[in-house]
Amino acid sequence: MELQLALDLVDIPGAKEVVREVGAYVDIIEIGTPVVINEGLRAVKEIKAQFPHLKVLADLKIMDAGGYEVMKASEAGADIVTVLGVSDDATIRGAVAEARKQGRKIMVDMINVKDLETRAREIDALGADYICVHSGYDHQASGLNSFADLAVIKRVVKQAKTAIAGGIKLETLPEVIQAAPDLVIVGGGITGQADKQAVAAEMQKLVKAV
Ligand SMILES: O=C(CO)[C@H](O)[C@H](O)COP(=O)(O)O
Repeated sequence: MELQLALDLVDIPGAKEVVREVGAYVDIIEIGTPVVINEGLRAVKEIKAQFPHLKVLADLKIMDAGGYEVMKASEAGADIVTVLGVSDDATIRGAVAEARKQGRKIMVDMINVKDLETRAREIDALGADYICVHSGYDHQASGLNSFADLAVIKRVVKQAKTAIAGGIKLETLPEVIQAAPDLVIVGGGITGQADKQAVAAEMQKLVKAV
């Protein structure tokens, strides 16, 4: 099982500071959607240049022009790029084809997918590398999480790795781990803590113990 740190509410210098503090305890650094909106793909480029040993995920949440946008994220150094599960099959196909060409990976984010079981099967067949269940900030505000959704994709996905994101904290991590995703994504559960390093180290211990 791998651990991904999501950086959402920082600028580039702030992102570098957090990675310096907790980079040793995580496998993947996510440059979150708000960071890409504020800083552009330069954020991906600078983090990859400074921390080449870490995998970098660009959370572009692509909805159209999958091939082109994956190409741009790859040029910036992203190892993994996100595409939305609600997007057209052609978008996902284009993203997967471009990622294969560039030696990168595609994570499909299932946020707001209504028929999760059917769409997860379809996306698995389209060749996604990761399928991620996700309670976004707006869902979290209504008290929702994706724990039940993880069980659904674990049941139907045969090829892709499974991932979960959205409001995961140290206290809820054991429940997530029990459901056995391949990848756990944590943002505020690390970045919002006073001692980020201690929390990340504890999370790594739990994640690597299985
Ligand atoms: O993609 C995101 C929001 O759309 C976040 O990166 C993801 O939800 C993880 O952050 P947190 O653990 O703070 O919810």
